[in-house]
Amino acid sequence: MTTPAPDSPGPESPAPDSPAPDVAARAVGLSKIYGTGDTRVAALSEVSVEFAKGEFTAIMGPSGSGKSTLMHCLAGLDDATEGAVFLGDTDLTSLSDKEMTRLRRDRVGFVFQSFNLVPTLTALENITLPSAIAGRSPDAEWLDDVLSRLGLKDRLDHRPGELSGGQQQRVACARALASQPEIIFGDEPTGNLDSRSSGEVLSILRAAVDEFHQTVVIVTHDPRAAAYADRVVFLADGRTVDELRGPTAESVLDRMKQLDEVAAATGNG
Ligand SMILES: Nc1ncnc2c1ncn2[C@@H]1O[C@H](COP(=O)(O)OP(=O)(O)OP(=O)(O)O)[C@@H](O)[C@H]1O
Repeated sequence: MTTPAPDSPGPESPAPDSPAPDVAARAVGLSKIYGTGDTRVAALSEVSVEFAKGEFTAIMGPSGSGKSTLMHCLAGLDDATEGAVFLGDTDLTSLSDKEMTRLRRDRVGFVFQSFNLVPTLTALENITLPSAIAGRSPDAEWLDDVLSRLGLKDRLDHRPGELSGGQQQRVACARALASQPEIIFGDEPTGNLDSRSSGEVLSILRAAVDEFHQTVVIVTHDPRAAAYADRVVFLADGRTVDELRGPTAESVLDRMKQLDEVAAATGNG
């Protein structure tokens, strides 16, 4: 075995500003402060975390721990107070508003709890809208597969107001998946859904990772939803405090209890 020269970093120690090729997104020393003086809230405190390509990660933590803030910063929907966010090798802090808009459109898919569908468009028009804006059409075979798996094929001509909450969320999910973006962010994507619709949404996100090597990051409060992920990252008080690989609903629940006990013992609960 050859020992690398002391000044050659080697593949396992990349320079801090050049992400490994298998990293889809990462936060480096990310802090987000809301307000000032008495109303100052540190929503994130020096969070550094990486999300590997082709992995499904769930972000969990108590209410107010910074999950949505972290996700919004990672997705380029919110600016951090300090630190950097990279999508692949693109430093989001270096982008102009126009470049950021293009990056969100071309490289990122979003599934939010509040659906964000356009009420005047049909389900199919909503699903293909981001691709249409980008001047592309989704891969027909992939789109067909997504629509079948999500049980949407007989609802494509309906407007959001004519669909149930579960169906609307499945439309939002199909919209995020249609253009096969580099990374899909979901902020409580199953938050408003019954267990059947939740299962459908989570299964398709899982399939996007397993079959199409996409990267998925979701925020969830639900240990059963987190169990679909490869990895769970736990936040508390704006910091990453723990992580779990190969989670099951039981192991996630156990870890959440342990973290609650630590928080209670240290007066942070
Ligand atoms: N726009 C804002 N202005 C001021 N404070 C904010 C704002 N958005 C979030 N916060 C605060 O930042 C902290 C983190 O909020 P965030 O929504 O990221 O937490 P969360 O873990 O996603 O919570 P939940 O699980 O309840 O959705 C909270 O204390 C919250 O009150």
